[in-house]
Amino acid sequence: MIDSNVLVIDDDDDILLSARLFLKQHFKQVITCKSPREINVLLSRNEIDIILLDMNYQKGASDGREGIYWLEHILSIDKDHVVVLMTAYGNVELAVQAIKKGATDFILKPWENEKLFATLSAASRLRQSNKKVKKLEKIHSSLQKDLNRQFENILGNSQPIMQLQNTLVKVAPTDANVLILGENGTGKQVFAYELHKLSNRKNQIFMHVDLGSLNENLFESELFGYAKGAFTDAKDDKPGRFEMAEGGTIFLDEIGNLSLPLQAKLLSVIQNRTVNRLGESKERKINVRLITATNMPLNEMVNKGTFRQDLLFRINTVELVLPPLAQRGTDILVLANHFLSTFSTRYHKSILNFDEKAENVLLNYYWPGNVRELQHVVERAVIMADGIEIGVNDLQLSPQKFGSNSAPIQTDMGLEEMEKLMVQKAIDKNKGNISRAAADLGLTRAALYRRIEKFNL
Ligand SMILES: Nc1ncnc2c1ncn2[C@@H]1O[C@H](COP(=O)(O)OP(=O)(O)OP(=O)(O)O)[C@@H](O)[C@H]1O
Repeated sequence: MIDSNVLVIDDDDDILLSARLFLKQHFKQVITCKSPREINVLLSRNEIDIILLDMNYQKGASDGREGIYWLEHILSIDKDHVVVLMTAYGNVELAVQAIKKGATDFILKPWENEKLFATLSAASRLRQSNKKVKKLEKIHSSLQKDLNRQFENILGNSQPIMQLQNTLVKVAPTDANVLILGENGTGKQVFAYELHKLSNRKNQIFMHVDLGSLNENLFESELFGYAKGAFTDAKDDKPGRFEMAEGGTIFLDEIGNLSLPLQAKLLSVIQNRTVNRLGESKERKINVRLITATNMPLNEMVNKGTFRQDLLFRINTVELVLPPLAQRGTDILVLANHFLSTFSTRYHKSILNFDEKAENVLLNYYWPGNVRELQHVVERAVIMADGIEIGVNDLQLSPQKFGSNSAPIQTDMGLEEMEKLMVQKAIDKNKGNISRAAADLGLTRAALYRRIEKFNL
């Protein structure tokens, strides 16, 4: 039995009857109809693989023009439909013309059953491979975006980064679920990809899903897939991201943004290791390594009841906490120099380094946007710089963001710069209260105001 559904369209009842009697012995389903006007309804209600179409319908017509018209109509609904035309002996030339217009094959009437069977089983093979190609094309285009991404190697040799690298090496070959925590721009994606690269799944897919960008409606169809007809736009079956990542790693970014109902759905997939496509009851087994990440405080959220504790326990078998950039000491310069060389090449500039003052400023800046902010700052500086060195002015950093507690003042700074940083620190610490900042610094209010003016703070 061939796993294909055949639609036969002919205005002759005898032909329909004999086609049905013969074909139903060999094909999964055979639907017959007398008028091509029913094509739209039949195609929208049934999964049709092959259409066997007569070329003449009006009484006395024999020029086959109707057949060509309906062929074009069917292909305009979906160019991948497989249409086999039935034609009388004298019309072979017309059938050849129909093939040029996209018909798959034709068969002469009256047919021999063996010939009909051979033609339709070849058509069925074509249909199956068309379907396969279509499915693969869909998967391919979904993956293309992720595959084209360029991932950086992890740069930096500060103590926290070295420790994290050690943990990565230990955890990567296991299939343990890993949760990566860290502020925006600290490198969560970079670490997730490194984990994949060090794992036994490295030659399989690394599937990145930004949960923050999926609304309630899209979540299930995107992650778990859907069956044709599951909703209005579901024109075809589509595998979800979990299925597409089969054998590889799935990285669910921004997991802290999931609503409680979606958390429940995700939990059940992680627990059962199966997915149900929307509109389908069949359970599909999945084999993927799970990495999740967020900049949100999941433990606090559990206490507040906005994140499920059972889900947290499932995803955080191993937890990696990425430190803010300001706590990575001279890694800042390692990264800054790396970005400097990348952007100098990109913008065709021959900038060699940061001058000493610029380096001090980089080391003392608060970096609220972490590595991503550093990357942007260096890019802008490369664009703006005139000479072969980047100076403080090229960095264009906001003075408001200097002097966090986490960014120590460098002892090799100029006196004036140090004074400026201390003033800024005191103002920040006292949230702009000048009297208290002045008291902290051992200055009068007037003396502090003079310095604020002098340093343009
Ligand atoms: N240790 C690192 N070495 C090299 N590049 C890094 C490192 N950390 C981060 N980057 C770069 O900084 C940028 C931000 O990193 P990434 O996107 O991984 O951060 P994130 O924590 O996932 O951010 P978000 O929470 O905003 O999604 C990227 O361009 C990345 O390549």
